[in-house]
Amino acid sequence: MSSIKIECVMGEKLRIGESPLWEEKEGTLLFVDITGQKVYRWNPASNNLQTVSVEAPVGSVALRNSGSYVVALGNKFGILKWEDQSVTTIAHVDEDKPNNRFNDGKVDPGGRFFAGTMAQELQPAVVERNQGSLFVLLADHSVITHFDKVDISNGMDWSLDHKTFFYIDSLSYSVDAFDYDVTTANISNRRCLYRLGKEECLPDGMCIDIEGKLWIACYNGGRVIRIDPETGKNIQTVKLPVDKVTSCCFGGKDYSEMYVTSASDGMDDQWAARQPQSGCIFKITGLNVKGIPPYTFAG
Ligand SMILES: O=C(O)[C@H](O)[C@@H](O)[C@H](O)[C@H](O)CO
Ligand SMILES: [Zn+2]
Repeated sequence: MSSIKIECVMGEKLRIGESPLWEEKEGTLLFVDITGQKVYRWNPASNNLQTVSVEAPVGSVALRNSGSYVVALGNKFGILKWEDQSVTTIAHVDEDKPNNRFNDGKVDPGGRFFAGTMAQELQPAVVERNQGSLFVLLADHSVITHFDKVDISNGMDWSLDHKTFFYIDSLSYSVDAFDYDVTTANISNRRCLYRLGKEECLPDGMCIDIEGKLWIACYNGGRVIRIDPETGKNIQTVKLPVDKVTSCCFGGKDYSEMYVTSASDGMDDQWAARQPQSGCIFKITGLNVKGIPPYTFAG
């Protein structure tokens, strides 16, 4: 018998919840509302919710050092200092593409911040194609461009041995893998690991678990799925009470709980009435697998 439990845990309804991340030291879940232009810090134990409003759509946030974070904001990389609610720009990208913005991002095992861009959506998942790129912010604040011609740059993570980089360009409906060199951040040998089925819809955010399996949030697919990168097979599906599932991470005690973000943008009144929890953060317990702590930006 399955003991999986899914609860909507955070009262606030987000427009596009994304980039969930467990900050162990604080016992808090960090996340963003992309179009709501806010970064959140929520403590599940006390239910204390803190927010910082930012001046542009914020695609992702990652750990830096105590009280400060790296953010992918508009078309800039910035350092967010929570205490004074300030963001200092450290690098620009896509300056020739004023309609672009950052989307998902994550720190690699070498302490670099990876984040990709996309054209601003006309409506959810409708974008001018091929406008995005995948960038890497190094500790010295210089930026590498890994590749361009991305539609919607989304989830990423690294294998437990750091030798593989997993990546999602949502409109390809595919979860891809690259060989990864953690000493140089080089990627090579791109291949498709898993192609989403019709009901799974669009792959969005992703995270790896302690067994090296990938969890993919299925946007408009109302579920997270667990993929075995060795076999390229779906080994588990967990359905949620909302369609617009955007990302997932492990957190809580020993990283034994999964937190899932969702979106409410782009739903008509009927759809929204049918799924009133759209935009909530969900906690899934009873998965019987743990995650790993997020890496910290070295710069
Ligand atoms: O959260 C994101 O990654 C995008 O910014 C969203 O708008 C959607 O998830 C996307 O349209 C589905 O791929
Ligand atoms: Zn996303």
